[in-house]
Amino acid sequence: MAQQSGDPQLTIDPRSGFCKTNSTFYSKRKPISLPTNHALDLTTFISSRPHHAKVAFIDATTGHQLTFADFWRYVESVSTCLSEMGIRKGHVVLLLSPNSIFFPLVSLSVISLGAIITTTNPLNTTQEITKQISDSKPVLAFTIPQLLPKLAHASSTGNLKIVLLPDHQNQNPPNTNSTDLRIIGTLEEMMKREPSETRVKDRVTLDDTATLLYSSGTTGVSKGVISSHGNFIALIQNVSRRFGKSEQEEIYVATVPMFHIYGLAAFTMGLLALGSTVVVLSKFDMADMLSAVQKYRVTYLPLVPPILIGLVNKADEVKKKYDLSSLRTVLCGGAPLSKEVIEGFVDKFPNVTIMQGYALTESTGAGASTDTMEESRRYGTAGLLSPSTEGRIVDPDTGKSLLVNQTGELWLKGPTIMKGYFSNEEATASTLNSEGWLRTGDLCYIDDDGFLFIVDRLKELIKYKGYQVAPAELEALLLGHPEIADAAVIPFPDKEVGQFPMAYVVRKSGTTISGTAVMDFIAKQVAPYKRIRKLAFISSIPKNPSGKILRKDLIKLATSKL
Ligand SMILES: CC(C)(COP(=O)(O)OP(=O)(O)OC[C@H]1O[C@@H](n2cnc3c(N)ncnc32)[C@H](O)[C@@H]1OP(=O)(O)O)[C@@H](O)C(=O)NCCC(=O)NCCSC(=O)/C=C/c1ccc(O)cc1
Repeated sequence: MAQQSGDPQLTIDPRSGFCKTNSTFYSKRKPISLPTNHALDLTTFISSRPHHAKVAFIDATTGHQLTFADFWRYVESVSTCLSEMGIRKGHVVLLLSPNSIFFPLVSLSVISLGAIITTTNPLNTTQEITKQISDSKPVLAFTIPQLLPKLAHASSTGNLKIVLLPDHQNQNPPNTNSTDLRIIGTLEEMMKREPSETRVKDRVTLDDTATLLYSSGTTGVSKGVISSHGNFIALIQNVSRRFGKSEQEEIYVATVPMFHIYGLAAFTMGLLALGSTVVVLSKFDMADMLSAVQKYRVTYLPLVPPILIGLVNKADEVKKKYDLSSLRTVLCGGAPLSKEVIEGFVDKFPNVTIMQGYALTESTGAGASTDTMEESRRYGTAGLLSPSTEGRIVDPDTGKSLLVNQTGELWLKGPTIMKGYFSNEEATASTLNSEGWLRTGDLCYIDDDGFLFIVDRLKELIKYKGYQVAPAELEALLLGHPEIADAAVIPFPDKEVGQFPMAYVVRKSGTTISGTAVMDFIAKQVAPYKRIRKLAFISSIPKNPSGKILRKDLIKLATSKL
């Protein structure tokens, strides 16, 4: 292994990557190179990557294709229009859309101007979207006609301007009173605009913000993660190394959402830089995904555990019905994968290599990965630290850095680590220290060979189908019910979905509200994936002397009968 600490005085154990002097684990992967020119934006970086590929995106439903040449011409046209609309460096633009071939186009056009993209899940309720809008303060939103009602409030009362995206899937938009909405154009019109070389171009540097993706981090409610142009360029270098090994051109299916870091980094940036073709599905549907693999001779499937579990469970039926012979690799990220599922997949699909990734929004999609079948067979591992990434294992009680094979909180440092949380100095200070170390909230160890193992979660987070659910958000909503005195929300384990939210509720004395009524009360206010799916009444919520909920005690109580 190369000496990667940058300090020749430091001796790194080549097997584990661990340096005793500073208790730091150094990545065993070859370091990535980063641009020396500070005045570089992410869009220019991606568009200047050399490759000879032709088709960048295919809409799996309509067959509509965008070549690389079309794509970059449209980016120029849309950027010209945005510039004429007054969009400048530092402005925030909201993108509320399911996956589409236009998602990368909007993202990279906005980012090229030094403006900032914020995304949100189309399943979010109007209330949740309005909250994100009041935090991130976008000056413009892109959305499909079907989702207009979710922006009606922000547009009519907050003057949010809207550009409509084409929605070839749904030809019947909902009946929204469009006079209340400030719709200022359509993407299709913008794509026809002649690009102008003389448009206003602010100087964009690697340190400027590119995206504000929302994550609950280690505690509390959703916060805007500030990722810079430099963070994403480092990630693309990482992706290029990892995915660019193949001699053959790869064809990917995009079914995981582009509004999260996983899909955004892969489908709107990394694979575009590599010259791969991405077949886009607007939402996940097993049959549509498998038909797309067969029809477009897809070679590579980036997935999350629930989809992989579905594939393993229905393997015999699936293999009979679809020709999946083109498929060579499956990547699984977003949540842990059990040994049982990996073994099941290897058994049912012996010709497909399975790779895993571990990352956070706060680390702009880097962290650890397995890059070969051999590495993936080290069951339970999340892989080796990403290139140019350093790790520390820290005792959460004493703050002391630990050694090889010792379990503590994983801290990460490197070129993909976020700049902080938007307008939230307190959350930033408790997550990022002054030396640039990010507290992941994951309890881990790194073994003698440098492989990372995630043992548990210190952070207050529920992962439902790879989506984050913040207990604090659901607890605040529960406490808003007039008949609830106190509440705590915990993750409840489930084989298919990973975990789902379970609530412990203390009724106010003299009240009789039912569990179903409480669950309905929450369901009306949140996206379906955040719904409370199990509930128990309790006389009091266990707390420590400073009032912090003792979640581990509640998890023990809830799972003791399993
Ligand atoms: C494809 C999934 C796994 C399943 O889809 P689904 O089953 O159709 O359900 P949905 O999640 O779309 O919808 C949730 C619920 O809403 C329901 N729903 C739907 N639309 C409606 C409706 N219009 N009305 C009412 N109900 C509805 C839907 O039926 C469903 O209900 P339920 O069956 O009760 O859960 C979907 O959940 C999904 O895409 N999850 C992935 C999330 C994800 O990308 N996470 C990554 C986060 S970032 C990260 O961790 C980084 C990872 C990473 C890893 C590796 C790397 O190298 C780098 C990075």
